[in-house]
Amino acid sequence: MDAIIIENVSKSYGAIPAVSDVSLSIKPGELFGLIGPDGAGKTTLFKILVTLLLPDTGRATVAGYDVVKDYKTLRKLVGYMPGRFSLYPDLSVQENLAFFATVFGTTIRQNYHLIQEIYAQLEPFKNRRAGQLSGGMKQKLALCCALIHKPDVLFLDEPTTGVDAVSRKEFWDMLRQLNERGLTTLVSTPYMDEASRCDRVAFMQTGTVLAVDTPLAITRRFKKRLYAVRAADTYSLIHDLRLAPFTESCYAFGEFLHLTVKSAAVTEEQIGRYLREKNHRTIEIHSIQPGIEDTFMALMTQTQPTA
Ligand SMILES: Nc1ncnc2c1ncn2[C@@H]1O[C@H](COP(=O)(O)OP(=O)(O)OP(=O)(O)O)[C@@H](O)[C@H]1O
Repeated sequence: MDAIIIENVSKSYGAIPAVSDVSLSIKPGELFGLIGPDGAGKTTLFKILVTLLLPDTGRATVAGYDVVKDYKTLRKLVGYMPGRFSLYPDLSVQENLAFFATVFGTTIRQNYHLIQEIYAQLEPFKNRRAGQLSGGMKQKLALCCALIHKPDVLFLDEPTTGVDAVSRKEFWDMLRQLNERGLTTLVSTPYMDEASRCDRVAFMQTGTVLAVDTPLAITRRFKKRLYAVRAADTYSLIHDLRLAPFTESCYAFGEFLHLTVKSAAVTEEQIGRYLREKNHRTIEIHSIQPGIEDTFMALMTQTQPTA
């Protein structure tokens, strides 16, 4: 049986629809990513799954238990790391962890093996107050607190938001290690580049799921020709390319612009000629393979027919 089953779940806040008719299933042992911009409905869906919010319609089960009827049982079986840190800033690292262990009727010693590798990095600071830790350290402690009662399913709501690139990478490495031990994990993120770290991802926007698949299969949905373009003046480059008759979409991507064109017949030479006519200098144009972010951008702007 699937570890998480979501069937036609909807939730509104008054007149604001936050989650609209979402259905998804997550297999045991999957590291599953919910990718979407702010306001997509990720947090609302997480709160429903960890029994903190009732859905208006639809049903969901986690580890075989109904999120409404079986909420008491379920709360013991899930680990939840909310988007905003759930730590007590005035308690030390060790006290925070002991607190979460006690709430779930366990001890640090009993389940230490589950967090050992992560906690080892926190040990030198174990007497420091949680409020005094760096973002990356807080995130590791919050993960330890979500794991200390040996949950069957782990829910991490935007765990890498606001932490530096190195900590983000370390965090995903830790999630992969936990996953290799069989822990089912649902993790949300607004960072599209993190999608490739997941076994499967669902891409969510304005309360609905636009695509669910492996990162590779999602990338393969992108059927258009894609160009990376760069020139001396990026600002007027984006302006001119967006006005070009051949352009379908054009957006900034690191130091290059990513450009899709309306017809496969549009060549690099044509694009180059158009840009030279507009007085651009040091022009570089390459045909490139799409990444997962390109597919997500296309899904978001609905310019890309999907397979
Ligand atoms: N308590 C609330 N009252 C009213 N509207 C809310 C409430 N919580 C969320 N919303 C609205 O519901 C929609 C979905 O919000 P949600 O927090 O679930 O999205 P999210 O993808 O987690 O984004 P974020 O990263 O901004 O939290 C948004 O339009 C948001 O403004």
